Amino acid sequence: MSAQQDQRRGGAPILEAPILEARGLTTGYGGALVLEDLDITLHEGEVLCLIGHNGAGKSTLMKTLFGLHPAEAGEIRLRGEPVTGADPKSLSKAGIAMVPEGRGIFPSLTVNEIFEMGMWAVGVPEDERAERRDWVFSILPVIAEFRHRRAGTLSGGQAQMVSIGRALLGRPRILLLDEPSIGLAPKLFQDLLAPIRELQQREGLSILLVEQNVREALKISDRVEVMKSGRMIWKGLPEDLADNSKLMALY
Ligand SMILES: Nc1ncnc2c1ncn2[C@@H]1O[C@H](COP(=O)(O)OP(=O)(O)OP(=O)(O)O)[C@@H](O)[C@H]1O
Repeated sequence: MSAQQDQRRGGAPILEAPILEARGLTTGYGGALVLEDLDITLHEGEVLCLIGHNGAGKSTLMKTLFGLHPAEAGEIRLRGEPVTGADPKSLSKAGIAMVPEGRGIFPSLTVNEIFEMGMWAVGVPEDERAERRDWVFSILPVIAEFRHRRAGTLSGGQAQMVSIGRALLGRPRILLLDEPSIGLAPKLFQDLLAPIRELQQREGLSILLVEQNVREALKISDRVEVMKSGRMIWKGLPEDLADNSKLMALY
C-alpha cells in the first residue's frame, strides 16, 4: 500500500496528529500469525471504518490495540507515547474504550448494576457517578427506560446500547467499536449509529469502527481501510466505495 497522506471526506489532507497508531504490528495464536506487519493510524476526531472478510484479523487488531491480546512485534502509540503491552485498565484510564463483538455484558445483572461496575472499573469517583450515568442517558435516552431490567432479558439492540453506553461511562476520547450491528435490523443499527456520530462530532471523539454492514457504517465514517489476511490492502474515502464493483473487487 502506498504511503500517501490520509485524506478526509472531500479530499482535504488530514493535519490532525494521530491519536492512536500501530506500526509493524504482528501477532497471532499458537504460532499462527493473524496480523502481519500491520500499520494503522487513527487521527484525532475521525471515524475510521475497518472492513474485511471474516477471519481477516479485525477483532484481533482491536483486542491487541486495547491490550487484551499481546503484540508479538511492532509498536502501538497513544498520542505519540508507546503503549505496547499496556493492559486494558491503564488504557481505559488513558482514554480508550472498547465495545467488544458480542456485547460482553453479564445477563444476570441489571443495567444499573452494569453501569455501576463499569464506572468503578474506570475509576469514576462515587460522587460523580449519578451525573455520569445521566450524561450517558442523555446520549442514548432509551437506556434509561430499561435501566432496572436484567441484561439477559433485553433485546439484541437494547443490549448493544447498554454495551456502548457502558463504554462511554469513562468519557473516552477513543472508542473501539467491534461489529455493533451484529444481530440488529438495519433500522435499529441506524438508530444506534446516529447518536454516536452526533457525540463524536460534538466532542471530537475518535472512533475505530469494525463493521460487516459496510453501507451503513460508511455513512458515518470519515475514512475507510480494508483488511485482508492480517494486512491493510486499501485505504480511501467512503465515497470511493460508492460504486459496488469497487467494494466487491476489494473483498
Ligand atoms: N482465541 C483464538 N484462538 C485461536 N485462533 C483465534 C482466536 N481468535 C481468533 N482466532 C483466529 O484468528 C483469525 C482472525 O480472527 P479475527 O476474529 O481477528 O477475525 P475478524 O476479521 O474479526 O473476523 P470476523 O469478521 O469473523 O469477526 C481467524 O482465523 C480466527 O479463527
